Amino acid sequence: MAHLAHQPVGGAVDAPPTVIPLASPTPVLAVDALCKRFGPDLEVLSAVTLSVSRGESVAVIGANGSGKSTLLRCCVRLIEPSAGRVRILDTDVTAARRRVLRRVRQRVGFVFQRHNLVPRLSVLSNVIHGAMGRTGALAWHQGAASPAMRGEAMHCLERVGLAELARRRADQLSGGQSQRVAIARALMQRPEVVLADEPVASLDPSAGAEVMDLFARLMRDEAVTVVFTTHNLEHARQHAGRVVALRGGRVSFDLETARVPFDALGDLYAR
Ligand SMILES: Nc1ncnc2c1ncn2[C@@H]1O[C@H](COP(=O)(O)OP(=O)(O)OP(=O)(O)O)[C@@H](O)[C@H]1O
Repeated sequence: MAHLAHQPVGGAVDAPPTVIPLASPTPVLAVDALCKRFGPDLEVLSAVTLSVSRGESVAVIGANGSGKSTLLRCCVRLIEPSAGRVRILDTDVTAARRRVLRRVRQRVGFVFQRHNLVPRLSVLSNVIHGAMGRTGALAWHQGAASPAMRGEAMHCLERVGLAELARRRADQLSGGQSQRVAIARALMQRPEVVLADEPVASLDPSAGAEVMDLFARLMRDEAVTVVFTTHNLEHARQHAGRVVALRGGRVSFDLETARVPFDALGDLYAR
């Protein structure tokens, strides 16, 4: 947390300065007592509270079914929360009407583990799609996009090392290539926040590590706030400043990464 050195009033000249903590900055993402029930009997999220500051990278971990994906989806109401509040940037997402919700979603990038791309379109069109929120649907198709837009999309592809595949159809890519294109598309959106749901889960360990490195580096370069879910504790250790663990839909812990007992997380994954 930032601190403000404050000169004592009327104190001894040599007295150490009093340190007054500055109020913490407004969070980019604030989740407050979020609950999600599917039907009367299945409570998937129970009073989840979480706050993410600008530029933070937060990993959400937890066993299968602990509610990680539901949490990310509830944050932007891809799934409607049952109770609680979510605030993203300056918007109360839970109270937002459709138009306001659409506007805030334009500032939030998503990277999912699969089915990220429109299969029959070219790689370049898929990346251009990332800008749709800013430019409107017309610019989506490669043919209708302005030269500036195409140039920006090519630049995003260069950044993920795939410029040479710009014209290839998205359904002709490997899993690793698809995830790189998904990252390029997220960059094209120029998001302030990225929610990534197991962004490399479908990749083999080596490709997964490589794509995760790339993802984390590019997000850092752009100072994007990132929340990602993962089963790979090494990815959490390497790429998150903070780790939030879910167990049975509740926050089990929320710790700076350096304080997470990675070697003793058996309970978190116990059935
Ligand atoms: N649309 C739905 N209807 C009913 N139950 C659902 C729905 N979506 C998710 N669930 C249930 O909610 C629980 C949490 O699912 P969720 O996908 O959020 O978990 P997760 O932690 O992301 O799991 P994983 O690590 O396997 O991806 C699971 O029991 C799941 O079956």
